[in-house]
Amino acid sequence: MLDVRGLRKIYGGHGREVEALRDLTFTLDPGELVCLVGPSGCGKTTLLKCVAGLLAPTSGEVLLDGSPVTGPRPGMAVVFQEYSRSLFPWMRVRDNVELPLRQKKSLGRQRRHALVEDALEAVGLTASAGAYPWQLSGGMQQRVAIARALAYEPEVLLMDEPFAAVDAQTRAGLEDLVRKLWQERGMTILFVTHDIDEAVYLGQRVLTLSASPTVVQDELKITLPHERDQLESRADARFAELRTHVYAQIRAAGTRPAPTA
Ligand SMILES: Nc1ncnc2c1ncn2[C@@H]1O[C@H](COP(=O)(O)OP(=O)(O)OP(=O)(O)O)[C@@H](O)[C@H]1O
Repeated sequence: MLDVRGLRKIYGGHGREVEALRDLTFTLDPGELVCLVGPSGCGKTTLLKCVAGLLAPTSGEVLLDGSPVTGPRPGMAVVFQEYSRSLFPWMRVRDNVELPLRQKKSLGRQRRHALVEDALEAVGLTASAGAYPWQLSGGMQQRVAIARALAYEPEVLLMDEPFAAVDAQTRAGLEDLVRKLWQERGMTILFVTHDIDEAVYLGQRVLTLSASPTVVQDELKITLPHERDQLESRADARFAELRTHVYAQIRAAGTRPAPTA
């Protein structure tokens, strides 16, 4: 479904070069939920922007269903970390969710409205459709951003540390919401986080990135039962083993020799 091959990104300009991504190769099968975890500044956002077609890589390529991604694609939607900057404050919730659907010229007004209602219901925000984003809590605003991505009916959903700015309890609820929507809708999800526990709890697989300049340091299959529960799964002895493994990988990655490029 998603094929990332030899992705490299060097930022240039102003007499300063930063090699954010060195050489990233991985694939996602259709319907997989894969988490990508890595230390702060290792290039997670850069990677997601390249995958989404929002940023051109220096070399390497991203393939969606076998064809190269060279710009934003209708099959993909992104949920960013900063919900307060991704929603338009002057638009009501339902209009925020509907906005990207207006790009899909083939959709009639009625179908657009049905998709919006359906997405808001899926995230439990039907009652807030007429509110403005600034009238909602942070967790609710992030649910609006998720609803907007869902309404777009993506095959691939890219999520960039979407819950980093909400409290722990809200975060747990949103994590369960992502798993529920993933199971119901069969989307392929690439979920980026710097939180090891979140990656292990959510994913079927966890890819660990090294410190910058970044390579894929490790790939781990999450062997927890398919049905996850915030209390039970996290108390499972396997959960502790898996998180320890990822933590050790991140620590090992951080001590790699400095790059020469
Ligand atoms: N537009 C840019 N121009 C120059 N350098 C950039 C640019 N964007 C990011 N970088 C650099 O690329 C590297 C990776 O940044 P990126 O934001 O992708 O990391 P991240 O893993 O998402 O970070 P965090 O976890 O802190 O959000 C950093 O060294 C950063 O300074």
